[in-house]
Amino acid sequence: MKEISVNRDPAELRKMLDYLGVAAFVIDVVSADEFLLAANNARHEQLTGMRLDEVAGRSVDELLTPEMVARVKANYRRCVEEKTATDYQETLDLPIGETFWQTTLVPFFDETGRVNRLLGTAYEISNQVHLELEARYQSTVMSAYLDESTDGILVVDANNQIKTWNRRFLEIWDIPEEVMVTRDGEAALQSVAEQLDDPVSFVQRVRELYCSLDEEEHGVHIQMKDGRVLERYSRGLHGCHGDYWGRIWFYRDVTELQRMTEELLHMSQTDPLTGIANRRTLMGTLEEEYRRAKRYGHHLSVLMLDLDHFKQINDRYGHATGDIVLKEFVGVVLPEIRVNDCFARMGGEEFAILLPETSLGSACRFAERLCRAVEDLTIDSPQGEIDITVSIGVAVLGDDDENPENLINRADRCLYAAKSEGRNRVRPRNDTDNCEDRMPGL
Ligand SMILES: Nc1nc2c(ncn2[C@@H]2O[C@H](COP(=O)(O)OP(=O)(O)OP(=O)(O)O)[C@@H](O)[C@H]2O)c(=O)[nH]1
Repeated sequence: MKEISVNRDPAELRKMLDYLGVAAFVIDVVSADEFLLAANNARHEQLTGMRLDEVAGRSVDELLTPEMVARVKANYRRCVEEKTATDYQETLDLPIGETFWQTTLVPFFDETGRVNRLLGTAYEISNQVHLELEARYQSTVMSAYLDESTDGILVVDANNQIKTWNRRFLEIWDIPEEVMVTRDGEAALQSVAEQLDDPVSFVQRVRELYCSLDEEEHGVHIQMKDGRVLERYSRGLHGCHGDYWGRIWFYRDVTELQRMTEELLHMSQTDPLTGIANRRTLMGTLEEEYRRAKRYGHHLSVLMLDLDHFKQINDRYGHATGDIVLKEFVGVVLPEIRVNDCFARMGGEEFAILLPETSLGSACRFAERLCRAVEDLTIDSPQGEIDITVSIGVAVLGDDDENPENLINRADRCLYAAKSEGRNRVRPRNDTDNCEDRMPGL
């Protein structure tokens, strides 16, 4: 190989090196431990800040930091010893900061065959390295997320073939291993569908989403044959230029959450002792029925019921027996209630029944029937037989009523009248349809 003489004509060598698009440098090999920078090109000068006229002929020990020297010399030595071109990546702390390089060293020999010079070319790969590090970081975070997620996650590519999935996905769905191994998206879809209550709509919706690349889905409920309920989230995956990469599916088992939500809803709507509706439910239903009755001009009646002398029962037999009485009372009334009626415990020993599509006359007749049924009831308690009676106030929605509370208040006033007139009775009586006429001022 022709020797390049930097000593004789460094300017000429420098010019040659400058034509290279990469950082280039020439190292004089003095010994296994001593290396001098003989020349560098403009790109190397620009990146390292080492001006040739200042550094030519100086040892790399002087030019670099001690730890860089150790790394750099190790590579030089390797090239010298192996007598062949050497490629490696290195990290250099330069004035411009920490940089990453892809470097190639080519050995040159003297007439005895000893390596006396190295030509180094290096191009900076900092951007690639940073991108790679970032990608590796992202993929580590993503793997951790996939592993730890309580959602079953499936990713398919632009051809709907399985790209990746997590452990939870296979816990939720029972899919044959070979389907996942072959990444057959269609087979996985069929296998999933077989586990559902309504496979046809499921498959149809999945196909729709595969066609609507931008469409997202949030929290759709899916009922499984085994009783579990899943919530599905899905969105298309797009590259930075909008190109479609595929779709990601999340499946969340919400069976327990749904059960608890239903339980809480039930608890918030019912009376725990008797299991019938509570005041809140009745008032909500009353609002709706009031609007409907007003809109269509239909009847709407309300019964307010209150057990007579209930305090005496409690005082005489104890609170626990009082509870039994309340439940027995409800047991007598319940069979009389129609589907659209609302029977609620308003509190204590006071109850209400909402009767849509019911005139005052019909409501009074119904109330009388209840009154008699309660009167006929004999309750077997640990302390012996107990007889009870109930007083009932009845009211019907009138044209003048501007809010549903009027109706309740009027029924309450009628109940008060029933109590003050001797209890165990209905007010108004069922021989009239006009409560207010019977009880002016109430
Ligand atoms: N056992 C039981 N008693 C209750 C419950 N809620 C309220 N009470 C009792 O119901 C009684 C209601 O008494 P009062 O309001 O004086 O009415 P009353 O004795 O029925 O008299 P009148 O309504 O005038 O006939 C009180 O003793 C309350 O403690 C309950 O959930 N269980």
